[in-house]
Amino acid sequence: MKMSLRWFGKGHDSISLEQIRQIPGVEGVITTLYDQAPGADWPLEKIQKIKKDVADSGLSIYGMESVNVSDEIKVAHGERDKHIENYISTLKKLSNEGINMVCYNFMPVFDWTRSELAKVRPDGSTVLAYDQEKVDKIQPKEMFHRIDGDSNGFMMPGWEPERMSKVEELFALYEGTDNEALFQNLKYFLNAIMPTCEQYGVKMAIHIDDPVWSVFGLPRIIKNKMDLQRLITEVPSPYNGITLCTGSLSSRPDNNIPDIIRSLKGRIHFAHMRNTKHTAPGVFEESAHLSSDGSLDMYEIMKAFVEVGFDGPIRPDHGRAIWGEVAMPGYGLYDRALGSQYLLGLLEAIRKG
Ligand SMILES: O=C(O)[C@@H](O)[C@@H](O)[C@H](O)[C@H](O)CO
Ligand SMILES: [Fe+2]
Repeated sequence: MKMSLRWFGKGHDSISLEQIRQIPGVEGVITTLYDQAPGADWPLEKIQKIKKDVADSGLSIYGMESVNVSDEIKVAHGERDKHIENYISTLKKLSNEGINMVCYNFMPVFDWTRSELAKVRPDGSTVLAYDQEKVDKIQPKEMFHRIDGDSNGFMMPGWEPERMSKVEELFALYEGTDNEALFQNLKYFLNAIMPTCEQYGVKMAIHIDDPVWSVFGLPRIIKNKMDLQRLITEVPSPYNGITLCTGSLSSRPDNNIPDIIRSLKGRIHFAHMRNTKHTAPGVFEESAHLSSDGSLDMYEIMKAFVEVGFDGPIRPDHGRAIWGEVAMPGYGLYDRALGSQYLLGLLEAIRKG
């Protein structure tokens, strides 16, 4: 397992590579070209530039999160094959630069949804939170303005203003795409890119839907053990794998995460470790990574990763905002650095135990 931190690139992140370099045990980052629209063919010079920036600071790139899949691919729009061609071209360039793990998601319109980005906890820290009743009361467009207005001036991943200015059109695009159609479109995409992934050694890692139920009536297909089993069975190439995101899976407490990890042996290519605290069905908030601070048993989860021999990149997912840090919600330095040390501690104890 290779501990890493997500870094959004110079000019997009409040955190520097020099700071990441000083976190013990973190030798790599997960990054992206934040300015590339879904469907674009990533320019080689930009890939080489970010690779150099990261290498100059003494770190490596462990993978890209994300190479976003366009809504045109997700709904089988006329442009889909062109976008897939661009995606394949991007994968080849990444592989030629030594970048062999790509995280993506197949959620319609919104990458993830929260009702609050800065819920205050009793200790004064703030976290991202979700309350279905609050989400039910707002329109998708309003949701975007809220997220954008609460993000401390940072652009939130998956909520790019260019796309979100077209929220109504995006919703219209999904009319007629139900869960089964969305799944078939995912399969079409994967079958089209798998030969390249196999030839170039690029592992694809789909992120769990967040939260794991339909939001605003949109389809949702990567929610639980059954969905994941179907995905890895119907596209059996080992390069078709999963980003096992504990926080996203935990939005439903009946997702048994250690069991899901064991059922995906060999097919998990990337791990997101995050803890959440459940208060009621459809209501949760993010917590510190420590088991006792949330509802998940992080020790059991880490043990399952070790048991299945997971050796890919792992990162602390969202952290709390603490110690007065102003950063992109969920992506400050302090709490994620604390989380990485806790996770490395669990790992050392499990390995030696
Ligand atoms: O919630 C987050 O910040 C991430 O886990 C997602 O944005 C994730 O990067 C994407 O869903 C993957 O494409
Ligand atoms: Fe995640």
